Amino acid sequence: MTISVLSVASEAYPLVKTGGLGDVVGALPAALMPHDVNVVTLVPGYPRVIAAVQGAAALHDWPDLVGAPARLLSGTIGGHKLLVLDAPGYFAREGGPYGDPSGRDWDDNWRRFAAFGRAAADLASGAVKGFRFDVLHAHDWQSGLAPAYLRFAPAGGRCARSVMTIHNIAFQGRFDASIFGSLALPDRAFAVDGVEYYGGVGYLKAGLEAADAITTVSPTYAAEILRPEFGMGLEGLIRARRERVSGIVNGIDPAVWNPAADAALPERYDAGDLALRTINKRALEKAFALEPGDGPLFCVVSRLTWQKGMDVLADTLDALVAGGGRLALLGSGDAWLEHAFQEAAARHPGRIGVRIGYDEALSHLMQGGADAILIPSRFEPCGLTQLYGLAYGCVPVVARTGGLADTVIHANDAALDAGVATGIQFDAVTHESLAQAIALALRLFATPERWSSIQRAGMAADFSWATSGRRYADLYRELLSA
Ligand SMILES: Nc1ncnc2c1ncn2[C@@H]1O[C@H](COP(=O)(O)OP(=O)(O)O[C@H]2O[C@H](CO)[C@@H](O)[C@H](O)[C@H]2O)[C@@H](O)[C@H]1O
Repeated sequence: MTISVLSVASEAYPLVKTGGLGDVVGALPAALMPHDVNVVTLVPGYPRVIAAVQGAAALHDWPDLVGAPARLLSGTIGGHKLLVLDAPGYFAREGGPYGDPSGRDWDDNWRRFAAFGRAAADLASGAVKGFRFDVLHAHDWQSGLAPAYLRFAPAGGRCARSVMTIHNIAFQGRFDASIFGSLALPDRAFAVDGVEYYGGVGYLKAGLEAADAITTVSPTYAAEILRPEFGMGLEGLIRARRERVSGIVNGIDPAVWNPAADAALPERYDAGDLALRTINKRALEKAFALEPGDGPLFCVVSRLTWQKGMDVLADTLDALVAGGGRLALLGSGDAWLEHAFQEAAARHPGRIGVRIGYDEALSHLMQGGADAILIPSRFEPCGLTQLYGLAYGCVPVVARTGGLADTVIHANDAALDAGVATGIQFDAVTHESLAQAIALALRLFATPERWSSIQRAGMAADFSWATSGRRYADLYRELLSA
């Protein structure tokens, strides 16, 4: 039997992406199709999304969706069906998906994403004519109210099963209790087994409480979030529902991330002709005004935040350069970190190059031209940049946490001798351990056969969606047969 799934998310590549959520949501429809699962994606009608579905007829009207009118449009994304919540009062704004051009969160995010959750629940409960779904799959806090509406106030007759996926538990969508009255949920929903969270309203919490199943994006992270150090206040709830929690590691979309067919690379290559990467390395050096050379070139493609361990990296750059390394860094985030990296670049001209901003094409060139990618995250639910690194022969140097622990095989002597090492892992996210990991990378790089064996082992690893797609499909089937 074909299962129909409504995937509900605030980002979907290539229409809207601020991070890994967009990549995964964009890849899910193709990942699930071989398993007889038909995924329709619902996204908010940000200006770029509306432009992409221009001329589409409205399929449904909500005269008052949590306080403003909205309509439903349809289009396609990557050849798959897309639904768009067109609500100009909420989404027709300059700026990012969550904040104004200066990066400040919109004051009415609670209302914007309540409306989004309400619309998703209407679609999944049969309240919108012409639509039926077996499963509502909500991603992150922006979609967290959808399972709660489905449970406490389904508008249609039928009730789809629901899955809540945690991509980043650090963002929880916490709002003041005073908003509850505007959510049009019954009073009983403001309870510890409902949407109430530490005296306020918690959107991610609401989704985790109401969903029939909870997933996160790697097995190690699924175990980590049972503990206070990683659960960020939600560990009690997750422990209480642990029977329903599973970790399904992300895959990568081969249509977007494949060094043999990547239009963003000056030179395409595969594991059989790694020497061709040098052409990309030269282009990368040029893009970052680095001294050209065959010595080791590290890269970073990241949000510049505490989660990603970027403060520790900033402290380790002098050691990286002293050891003979160079660094190309692309990212944006906390102003003080942006400043720290720019200062490091000024201190080490030609050795450290920094680009503050977001640049999809450049991120491909970095994976295709740098020798190694540094990912010193304090927590990492899955991580995608190490997977891209593996696929591109850009050796990942990662903290041993979450999905990074699950996807990289550390280059200890045994793994090196067996030819299975795919990268370097280190334990505590401290200056010392990161410096040691970088030193190990520099030593391994100095023996070209060792280095290329690590590159090839990574490129041979399978991080396609085949296995993970099946696991989501199995989960949906399990829910429907329960
Ligand atoms: N400045 C820049 N320019 C261009 N591209 C940039 C960029 N900065 C980041 N990116 C891109 O954004 C994505 C980041 O994905 P990650 O999985 O590494 O982290 P993120 O924390 O966003 O995702 C969360 O969700 C994902 C998906 O589940 C989890 O893998 C992860 O652990 C979790 O924190 C990658 O595609 C990366 O290339």
